[in-house]
Amino acid sequence: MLNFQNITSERLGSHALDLEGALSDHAARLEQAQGALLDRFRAGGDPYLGWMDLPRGEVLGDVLALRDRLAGHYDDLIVLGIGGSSLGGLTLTTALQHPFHNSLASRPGMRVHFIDNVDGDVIEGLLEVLDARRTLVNVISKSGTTTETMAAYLSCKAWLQAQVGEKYKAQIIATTDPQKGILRPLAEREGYATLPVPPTVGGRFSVLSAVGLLPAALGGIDVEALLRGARRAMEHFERSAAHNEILQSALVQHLYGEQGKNITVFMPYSTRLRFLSDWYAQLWAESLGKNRQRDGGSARVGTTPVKAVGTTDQHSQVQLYREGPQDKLVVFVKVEQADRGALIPNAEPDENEMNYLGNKPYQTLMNAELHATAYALLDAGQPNYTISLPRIDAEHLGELLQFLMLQTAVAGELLNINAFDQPGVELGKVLTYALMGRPGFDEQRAQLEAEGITL
Ligand SMILES: O=P(O)(O)OC[C@H]1O[C@](O)(CO)[C@@H](O)[C@@H]1O
Repeated sequence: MLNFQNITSERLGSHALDLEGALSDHAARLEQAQGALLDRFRAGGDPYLGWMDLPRGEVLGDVLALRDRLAGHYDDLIVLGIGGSSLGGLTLTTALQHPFHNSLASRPGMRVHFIDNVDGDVIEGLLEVLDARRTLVNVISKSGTTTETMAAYLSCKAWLQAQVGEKYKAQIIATTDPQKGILRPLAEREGYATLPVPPTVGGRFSVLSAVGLLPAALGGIDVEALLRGARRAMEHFERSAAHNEILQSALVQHLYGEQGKNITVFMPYSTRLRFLSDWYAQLWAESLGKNRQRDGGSARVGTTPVKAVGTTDQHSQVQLYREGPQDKLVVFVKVEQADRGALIPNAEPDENEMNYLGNKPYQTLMNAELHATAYALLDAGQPNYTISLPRIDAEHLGELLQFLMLQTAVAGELLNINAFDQPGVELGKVLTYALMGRPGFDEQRAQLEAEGITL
């Protein structure tokens, strides 16, 4: 099980939250938030809570069947998607494949490449180095319309067509809404294999749907273990507040937000977990940055997520965290045990200054740095807490992802907002269509032109 530590100490107490006191003051509110989510989920038919059901693995059979049919025939998988349609898979493959998987001579799964931007140099550059006969493309878009993803799809399809002719149809898999959008009918017309994104699962909550599971499975990851871990988080979420670390950590986040800690720094101490920070930043920002309350009131809420990775960002951002504005809550992720248990070698006799490192596990140094930074920040009035995971494997990562999604959902309840929509991103999308000349957006185009905004 994951372990959540709200770091407190007698001496630093003024900057740390008294969790027990806070829990007794807010238990009713927390249990109401928990009850609201569980009741809506159990009643079924909620338009947003499909992600709570994903750990049951309804789509697992289809994902594994596709993997078994394709494995061995292809070396590379290109994933086309953006935001929630990319970051989950990227997090899983970066954390769970060999750290240099793509350079291995013999690999347990495909090399997975993520195209999540409209950077033509990167797209063309990737296609230049891959063998089209041995490459699959998984185009992922819940809405089935996202501009960035559609542009990359057009490039990959044209490339495959040019290189392998009609066989391209067997090399594209579309993951999208069962009905909505342009990708679904297009995929059916072309005869691509398809997988669903359930309409009740938002992009940033979709990592354990086919969106994340297929790239992970093709990359050789144990996706059943991922779901097993996520089910453990779901079981944990049923506990009372006094024994429920998801509720407790959501409360800590919420109370510090109320105290003006407007920035949430998310900082796993692990290179393998570096994209977890990106995934979390979208989850937190799109879910909680809102200006409409559930009861119809308006108030701008949400704390700004900052992506960081330890120890690297100790040497880049920690100066600001210690001496800059006291407006941050730092969330550390600690890994108890490294897979390889690598040791730092002993120093040579003339390297006395480094003797203190000799024969110690790298993970010991990593965690010493985490503890030292946590203490140094608290000492400077910057509160923080740590989520520990025993090791980075599929089961614990699945548990951590579901833990963070549940925590975010509870945070949304405490803020009295809808954590599952993202109306704030729409205008930018519409105006891009207008600038790019998409039919039906002439009015917006004229509006932009009147403001002097043209291409
Ligand atoms: O999966 P889609 O529909 O292509 O959307 C990609 C991303 O774009 C957003 O809608 C916001 O721009 C995200 O919520 C989503 O994860």
